[in-house]
Amino acid sequence: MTIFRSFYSPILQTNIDTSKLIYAFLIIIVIERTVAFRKACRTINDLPGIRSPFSPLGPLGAIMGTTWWQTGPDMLWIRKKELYRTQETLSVVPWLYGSPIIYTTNMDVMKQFISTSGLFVKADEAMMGPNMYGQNVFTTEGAEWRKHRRVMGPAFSHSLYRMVWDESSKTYREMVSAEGWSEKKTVDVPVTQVATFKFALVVIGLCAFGFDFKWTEPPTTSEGEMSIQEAMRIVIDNFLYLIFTPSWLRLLPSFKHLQKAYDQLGQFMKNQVQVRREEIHGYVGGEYTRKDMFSMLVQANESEAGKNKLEDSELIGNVFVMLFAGHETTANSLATTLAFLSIHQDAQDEVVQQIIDVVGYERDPAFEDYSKLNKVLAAFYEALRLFPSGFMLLRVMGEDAVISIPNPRGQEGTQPCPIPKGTWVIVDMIGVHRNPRYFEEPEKYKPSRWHGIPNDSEQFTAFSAGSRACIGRKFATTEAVCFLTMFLRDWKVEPLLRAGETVEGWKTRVVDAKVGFTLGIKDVPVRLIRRERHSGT
Ligand code: HEM
Repeated sequence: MTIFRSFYSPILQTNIDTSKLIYAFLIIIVIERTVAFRKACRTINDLPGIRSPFSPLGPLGAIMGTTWWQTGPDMLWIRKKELYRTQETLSVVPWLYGSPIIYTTNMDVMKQFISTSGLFVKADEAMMGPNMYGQNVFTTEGAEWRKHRRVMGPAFSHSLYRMVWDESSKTYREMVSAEGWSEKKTVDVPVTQVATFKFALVVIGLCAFGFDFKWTEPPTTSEGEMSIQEAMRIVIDNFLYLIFTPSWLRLLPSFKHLQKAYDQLGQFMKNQVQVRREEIHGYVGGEYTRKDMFSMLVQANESEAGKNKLEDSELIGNVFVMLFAGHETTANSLATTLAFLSIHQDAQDEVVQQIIDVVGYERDPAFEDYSKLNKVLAAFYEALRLFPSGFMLLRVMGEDAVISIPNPRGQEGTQPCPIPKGTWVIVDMIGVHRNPRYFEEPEKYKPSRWHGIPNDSEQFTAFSAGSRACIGRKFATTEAVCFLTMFLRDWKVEPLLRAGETVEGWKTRVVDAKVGFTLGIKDVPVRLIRRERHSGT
């Protein structure tokens, strides 16, 4: 103690002015931050862009959102018209807290970011949700990813798409009857998403598990337990809480149902692996008849050996990621399509005319009609172009590398840009899809731009491109074409206006984004008017 006093006595005896101390401290912070900021800018070759206090994807950026002084994850939507006026690839460098991020709307740069070269990998932080039940095809890289994709491949077969079509058709009929629309000439739907989210959940549940999920299924079973459909809904709708809530907090009564849903779905999937495996091994003679994704996945895995075989936790991880990746994306895009068609009656008439020409009134549309209903698909694609559900393709640099950035439109050549290991790079899909380099009148809803383009063309990039493109693309388009065909044949869709509101007013109120993990549209209120059944529309 005595030694301590004598050592520090010159300091303790000094009459320190506190305000000067704070002042000096602030100066040190400013200098430190300025040096760090300059260094961060230099690491990305001073690529121009936005300078804001916090990273748009860090917790503070996410909480504060986009304002005049800060950028949040919704900046890609809010500032879509001004962000890329002078350049298609830009940087966001935070000057107070966070690391630089590179954003691009250029397809050549996009191809570099989404390549499977190993230079650009998925960021662990962003994979916590999809990885909730186990590693899977969405979250893995390199040889691991190839292993997952190989086992997943057989599940995405012609018979699955036929099943998607048939289940979508059946679910649409159930919806109309259960919602009491069958006898009505006019139906006001205040929030279209209520229907499309339930529709997509039932269809993916049916096709993933092969169970007879019903539109009217109650949230609890006859034994008073939470139903699997309800557990799926709760987990998918609340995955952000499940990731970020510490396990002790989940014991509190208000979080208990979340934990219960999570455990119940996990246990269910675990049991199902076992059930399917026993079925497959016990199956005698003929072809194994189950065609749902889960069964196909387990079956494909059983024929693998050694290091190519997936663990049970990985099988479960893959089934969950199908629910996760395939539900909200499809549900949002269906609601967006109905919103656009309601305010573009000419486009709606053209789609309906094709439906009548191909299917007529006397029968339900069949899977064989899919390829002939290209105008229905074009209406869906165009809505997805303007509101791409997967609006950010996020990667992290696995190594230091130099990317090649094309010069602005009208100028030949490219510029090299060094990017250090660990930097996040993002393909801004909203920006790509509204980039005038690729789309004439990009802000306009014009389904005709997709007429004559093959259904699975990579010219349409909302499902990404290359070998890591969406494995569920045909699943989603089959479901969408079936749903829209049945829906639009029965109903004329109009915007549901408030008292005194004009269609322009409705557009301003509704055609705007909800930015979350995926990109959706604001609540879509529509009026459905039953169509007269006669030849011609
Ligand atoms: C409108 C609906 C959909 C859209 C817009 C969409 C979009 C996308 C996009 C953009 C990616 C690439 C993500 C990235 O590279 O970071 C992706 C990947 C993926 N999607 Fe979809 N998706 C949709 C529906 C579905 C469905 C229905 C399923 C499953 C049934 C599904 C399963 C997957 C999976 C597993 C991947 C990861 C593929 C891989 O990395 O190999 N998606 N999706």
